Amino acid sequence: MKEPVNEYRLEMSGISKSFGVVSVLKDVNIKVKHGEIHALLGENGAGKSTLIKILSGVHQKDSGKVVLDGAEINPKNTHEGQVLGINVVYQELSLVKDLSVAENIYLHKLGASKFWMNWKELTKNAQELLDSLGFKIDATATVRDLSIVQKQVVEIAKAISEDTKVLVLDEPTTVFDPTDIKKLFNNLLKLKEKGISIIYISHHLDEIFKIADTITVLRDGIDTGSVPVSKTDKDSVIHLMIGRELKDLYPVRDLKIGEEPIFEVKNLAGKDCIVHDVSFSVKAGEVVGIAGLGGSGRTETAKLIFGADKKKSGTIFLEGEEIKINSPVDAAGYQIGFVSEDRKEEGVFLPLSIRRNISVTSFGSISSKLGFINIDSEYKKVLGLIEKLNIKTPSSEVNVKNLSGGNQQKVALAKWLSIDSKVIFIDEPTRGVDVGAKIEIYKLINEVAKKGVGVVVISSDMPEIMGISDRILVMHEGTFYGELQKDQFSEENILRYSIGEPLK
Ligand SMILES: Nc1ncnc2c1ncn2[C@@H]1O[C@H](COP(=O)(O)OP(=O)(O)OP(=O)(O)O)[C@@H](O)[C@H]1O
Repeated sequence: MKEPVNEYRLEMSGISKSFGVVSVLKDVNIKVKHGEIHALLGENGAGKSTLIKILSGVHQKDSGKVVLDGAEINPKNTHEGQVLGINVVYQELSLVKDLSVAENIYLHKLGASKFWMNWKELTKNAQELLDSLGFKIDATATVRDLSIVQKQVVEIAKAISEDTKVLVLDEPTTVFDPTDIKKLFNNLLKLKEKGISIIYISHHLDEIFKIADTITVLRDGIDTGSVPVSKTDKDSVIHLMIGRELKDLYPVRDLKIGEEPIFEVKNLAGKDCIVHDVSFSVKAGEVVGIAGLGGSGRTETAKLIFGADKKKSGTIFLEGEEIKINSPVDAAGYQIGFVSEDRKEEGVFLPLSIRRNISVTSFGSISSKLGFINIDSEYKKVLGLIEKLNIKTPSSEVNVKNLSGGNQQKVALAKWLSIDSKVIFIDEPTRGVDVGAKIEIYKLINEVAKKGVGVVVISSDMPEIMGISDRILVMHEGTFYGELQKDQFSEENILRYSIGEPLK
């Protein structure tokens, strides 16, 4: 790395921003050195994404100054930001599904001149870039056909270019399993060596303490200062983020689990996916975890059961009776719920208010016998959930699209956890959610199980799946490779089964 002229690559000082009457950032200061990995932390809605959107040109600041390599910058849009060397990988994926991987990687860098480009050459470059990142992705594949992990890698590849000065990663690992995270971290270390400054937003403190050099915590739009990772610890950071100590992350599982399975699947196989020979059962009040590496078939299994994807074979039993599920509507009719991992696309109605989103799934419990919505019950229920999950919003009437990413996740979960289900599948329950809200979500899952619901949780977060499950089924190459009882829970055992190895 060449000796830089300025000590800091990036200096943002006195940044303030309001949306209408809501003041989101108040005099925020952050300085990022050359080749530094700088973690930006804070609760859902603290203002992290807004700060990044000001840096990259999506939003305009109300006041303050942004200095890049000694010169003041004021990008008016993301293109101007990119030209200046600021590239952001956002939580929500922004790929064009019907274009190829290579086109997605290079299109935004080329503007409108797509048809004049040497695509053969660019596809070759894209393949080299993807190969150098260590993930197996075909540059000629159509983005629509990629897994969510592969899409995330394409987003990252898109953001890395020769001219990147500041790379911002907003929750980059939420869809990654431990092996993918390792690969990502190796890539970040290489970028760091090249002098690229990285701003890393994450709710996974373990990751921060592994990879970051410096931490800045935002709390309600105010920065609490920056501190080197070597001079702090997780408890202090959590305290800075949420203003209190956290004692028990996971609730005590002292519930009565039913004797007989409430839900059973036999010999399930997918028509168009790798899932085969999947058999398992869930008892009333039981929380069953499904672990496995990305691409092992966890989400596909849930989608097959829920009728969202086509089955090749398989029999499903609910309370001992065989049932036929050919579509999500059939599943809902049997009171089988599914909280998708892709909550932006499948979990919430972005243009509708928080109240409408939550009440749309619980009409039964808030409407009168004649079918009219009881406004009082509706408000009570919705406001109760907003408070319980600490959904940061000025009112229940705010459109979900105006909430921060993590708060949108909370709405999606609140929506499903508030309905009466017999069985519920929850895919990645706390993706993008802050540590304080995680506890509330685990409590909600526990309460749902307490009512006698069979809960199936799919999670890549190993401490989480061990913390909330009664037993864990581990998938490998489309089928369950092994089952772990509570006394066998360990990251090593999950990983061993995930890669198709027996336990030691
Ligand atoms: N376009 C907008 N209009 C109105 N309010 C907005 C808009 N964008 C963001 N906000 C509000 O600004 C606040 C900060 O949101 P931001 O997305 O920056 O939070 P965050 O720290 O990134 O949260 P998360 O961890 O959930 O991603 C939130 O309360 C959000 O509702």
